[in-house]
Amino acid sequence: TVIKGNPAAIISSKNIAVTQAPPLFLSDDQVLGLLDWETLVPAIESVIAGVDRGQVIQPARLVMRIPDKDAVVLSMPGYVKGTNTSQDGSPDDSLAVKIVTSFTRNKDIGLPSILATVLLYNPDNGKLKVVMEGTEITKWRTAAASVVATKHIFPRSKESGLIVAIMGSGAQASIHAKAFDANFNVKQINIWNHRYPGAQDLVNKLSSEGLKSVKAFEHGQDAVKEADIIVTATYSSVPVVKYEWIVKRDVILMLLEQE
Ligand SMILES: NC(=O)C1=CN([C@@H]2O[C@H](COP(=O)(O)OP(=O)(O)OC[C@H]3O[C@@H](n4cnc5c(N)ncnc54)[C@H](O)[C@@H]3O)[C@@H](O)[C@H]2O)C=CC1
Ligand SMILES: O=C([O-])C1=[NH+]CCC1
Repeated sequence: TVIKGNPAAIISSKNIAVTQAPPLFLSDDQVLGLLDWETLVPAIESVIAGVDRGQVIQPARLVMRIPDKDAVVLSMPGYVKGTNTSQDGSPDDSLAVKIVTSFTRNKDIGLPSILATVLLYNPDNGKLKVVMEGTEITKWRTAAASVVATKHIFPRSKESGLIVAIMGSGAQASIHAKAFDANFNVKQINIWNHRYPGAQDLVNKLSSEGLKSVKAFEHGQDAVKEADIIVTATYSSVPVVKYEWIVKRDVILMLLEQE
């Protein structure tokens, strides 16, 4: 019943009957059902602190390029030594490999550019426990890391009335808007995209999902002018923000990488 009924219990279970069972498969929708900012942000915060404490093994990711397809495949193994003790008394370690594919032409066929799969193993014996689609968790994790960075290194993060500028209108632009709206006291979210209709579409989508004061900008300079927090989330190979556009002198700038 545990296997059928409660994915979260399987993910954390050390119970031998559960871990000897065939791996569980979780779709993106099922993973999405397990995600919320209240759980994810402290989890990411704790793993980042774990890196500092030497509790994380995270080798450089393997990058495989497929130039003919403008594609990249990233392989990312990771091990986190747990700080808590699980119900059966053993430390709550995690062992996983994430594989990300980045196919930038996917937008032409209505698929996300970044797709991911997460393989979760029993950390004591290497037995595969869970295969999960990792596209949603990758999106959320990336935005959660931006939230944690902002919380810890941006002195004004607790202020009210923050203005967030987001450059780009794809998957990361969208999830960053939601993450900052949910985790900070945000007055306005400015969206710029190199194709203006993209910015307008994202504003419409976010507004229909209940975000207030989201505005599309045709010119990047206008979007960042008053911003306290700036996120770049594009595939541009040239900078989309110029230093001289930034008016406030204490802003935080998050650059999502271009592989
Ligand atoms: N989706 C994810 O989970 C993650 C994405 N990233 C990185 O975030 C960045 C954005 O990724 P997604 O939002 O997933 O992609 P996406 O395909 O959903 O959105 C890409 C955005 O970049 C814009 N863009 C494309 N070419 C451009 C150009 N030449 N100049 C200016 N803008 C351009 C598009 O209009 C779109 O707004 C990428 O660098 C990606 O590697 C990083 C970590 C996780
Ligand atoms: O860290 C990550 O998961 C990714 N980095 C670039 C695309 C996905």
